[in-house]
Amino acid sequence: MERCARSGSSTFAGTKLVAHPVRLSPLKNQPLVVRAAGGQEQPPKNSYDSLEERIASGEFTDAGSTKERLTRPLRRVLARDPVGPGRALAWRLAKIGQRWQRNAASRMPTATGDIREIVGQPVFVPLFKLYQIYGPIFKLSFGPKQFVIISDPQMAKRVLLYNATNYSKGILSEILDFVMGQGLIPADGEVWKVRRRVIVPALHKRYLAAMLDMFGDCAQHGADMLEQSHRDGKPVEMENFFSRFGLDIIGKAVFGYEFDSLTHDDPVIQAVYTTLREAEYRSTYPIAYWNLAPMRWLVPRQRRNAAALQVISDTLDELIAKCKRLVEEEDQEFVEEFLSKADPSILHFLIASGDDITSKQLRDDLMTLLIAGHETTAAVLTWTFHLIVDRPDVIARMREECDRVLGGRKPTFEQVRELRYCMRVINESMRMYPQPPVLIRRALADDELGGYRVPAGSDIFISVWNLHRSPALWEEPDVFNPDRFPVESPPPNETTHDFKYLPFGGGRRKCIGDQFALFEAITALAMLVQRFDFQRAPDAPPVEMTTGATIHTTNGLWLDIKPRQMPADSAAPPPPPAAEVPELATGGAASTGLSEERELTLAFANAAAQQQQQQQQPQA
Ligand code: HEM
Repeated sequence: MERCARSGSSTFAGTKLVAHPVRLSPLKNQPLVVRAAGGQEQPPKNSYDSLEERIASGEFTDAGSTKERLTRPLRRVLARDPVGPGRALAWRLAKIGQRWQRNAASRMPTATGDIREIVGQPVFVPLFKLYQIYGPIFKLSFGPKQFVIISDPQMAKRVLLYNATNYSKGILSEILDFVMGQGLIPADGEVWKVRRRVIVPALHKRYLAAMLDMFGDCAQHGADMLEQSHRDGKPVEMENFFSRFGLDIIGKAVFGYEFDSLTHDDPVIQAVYTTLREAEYRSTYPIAYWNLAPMRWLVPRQRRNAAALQVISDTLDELIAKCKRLVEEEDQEFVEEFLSKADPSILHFLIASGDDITSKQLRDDLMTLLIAGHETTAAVLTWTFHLIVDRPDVIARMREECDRVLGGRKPTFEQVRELRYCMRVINESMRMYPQPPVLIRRALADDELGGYRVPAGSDIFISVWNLHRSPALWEEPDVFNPDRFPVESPPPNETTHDFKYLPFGGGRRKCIGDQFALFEAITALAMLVQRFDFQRAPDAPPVEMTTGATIHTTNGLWLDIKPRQMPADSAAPPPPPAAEVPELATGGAASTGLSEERELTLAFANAAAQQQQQQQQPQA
C-alpha cells in the first residue's frame, strides 16, 4: 500500500462550509475543521467560507411572495394618482399583496442556490449548515431541482414508519438501477415486499452464529496481515484494509465466494470496486449523461463500468449454477433452516428454500447485499479506528473487557453479546459517522411534515448526519463519548432513541443486516485491540471526509500498528488466538448485551416487530 502525499490545509474556526474541492475534516472533540486539498486558501467567492454571510444577506432565501415583489413597483406608480381610480387599484393590489405575503409566510423555508456549490463535496456538510439556519425542515432549490431536507426525529419517524407506504426510494432507485436493478435497496412496491419476505429469513440465528465464526477467522487472517506490515516496517491504510476485510466476509456470507482480497487482487475484485465507485460517482454527479445510450460507449469510465458489470454478472451466474448443483446433490435432505455446513451462504438459503425466482432477480439481490453489506461495515470500522486511536482510555476499557470475556480468542455467539463496551464504541462511532449520512425518499402522495404541505413527487433527504450531530438533540454532539449509551441500558437503536438515532434506518425499510454488521464490527474491533497497539503514522495526511454512499476518507487513515505491549505489572499476555475449527455454532440466549427481542431469532424478530409497527401505524 502506497503512502499518500500529505495534503495542505487551511483552517477556520467553527463549523464551516467549503467549496469544491475542499473537504471537511472531522477531528475528535473539536469543531469541524476545513481543509483545502492542495493547501490553497479558498477564494471567498463561490465558497462555503462565506456561506454564513451570503445567507445573512438573503442570497439563499426565498423571501416572501414573488408575485407581491413583482407587482410592488406598479402599486407605487398607481398610488401616485391623488384621487383617481389608480389609487383605488393600488389599495386593492396592496390587499391582495398582503394575502400573497401571508401565504408565502406559511410556505416551507426555502434555500436556493447554485448546484455547483454542493457538487463534489460531502453533501451532508452544507446540509448541516443550512439546517442550523433554516431549521428542521426546509426546501433546497437548485433551478428546477428541489429537495426537502428533514432533520427532525418526529418527521423522520413519519416518513420512515407511520406513513412509510407513502414514500418510495425515488432518485436512489434511478441511480442504483444499473447495478442493483430490482434488489431490495432500490426496489419499491410489490417487488420489495416479496423480496424482503424471502430474504429476511435467510439471516436467521443459526446463520448469524455460523457467520460469527467466519468473522473471527477473517479477523484472524486480517490480523496476521497487519502483523506482516509491522514486520515490513510499513504503515497500514486502514480504510483499504477494512474494505478488503469487508469484501472477503460479504463474499462468503452472501454467495460463498472466496474473494481473498486481503491477499491479492484479481479481475473480479477490480470489477466490484469499479462498480462501487461508479455507483458513488453517479450518486453525486449532477447530470445523468449515462442515460444517453451513446455516452455509455463514448465515455471511457462508462465502458469500464459496463465491462466490470459483465465480469460480476458472469461470476454470479457461475455461482448460482454451482449452488443449484450443490442443492440438488443434497438430495432434498435440507439441513435445518436450509443452513448447509458446506455452504451456509444466503444464496444457498434462497435456492434451497425453493425460492422460485429468475436469475436476474437473484443477481440483483446478491449485488444489493454485496454492496449494502460491504462498504457500510468497512466505513464504520474505519471511522471507529479514527475515533479510538487517540483515546487510550477507550482502548484500555475495551481491552479489559476483551481480555476478560475472550482471553485472546475469537468470540462465540454468547461472548460477542457480552462485549457491551465494544458495542457502545461502535454505536457511538455510528452516531458520529452514520453510513449512509442521508436517507432518500420520494413522496407518492401529498403529505404534511412539521405543519408544511409536502406535495406528491417531492424528493426528501432525511439527514441522519444532522439528527446525530444536532446540538438540540445531543449533549456535546461533536464529542466521541461511548458512555452516552450506558452498557447497562439496552443497545441504542431508533426505538430506544425515538428516531433521533438512526444508524440502520427505521420502519419497514430498516436494514436487514444490522445484527450481522454489529457482530462483524465488534469481532474485528475486539480481535484487533486485543492484539495490537495503534498510533497515527507520523507523516500521515490529515483524515478528511468525502462521500459517496458512505463517508470515505480523502487520503486514507494511516496507522502504525505493532504487537500489543503489556504493561510490566500486568498479568501474562492473553493466549494467542486458538485455531478453532470452523463449525456451525448454535448460540444460546444466555446473558446478552442485546435487548430481549434480539435474543430470539434476531432477523425474524426484527421483521415481526416492523410488521406490527406497520399494522399499528396511524393513517395518514
Ligand atoms: C454497519 C453496517 C451497515 C449499516 C450502517 C447499514 C445501514 C443501513 C441503512 C441506514 C439502511 C436503510 C436505508 C434506507 O432506509 O433508505 C439499510 C438498508 C439495508 N441494508 Fe444495511 N447497513 C449495514 C450493513 C448491512 C449488511 C451487512 C447487509 C446485508 C448482509 C445490509 C443489507 C441491507 C439491505 C438489504 C437494506 C435494504 C432494506 C430494505 O429496503 O428493505 N446492510 N442499511
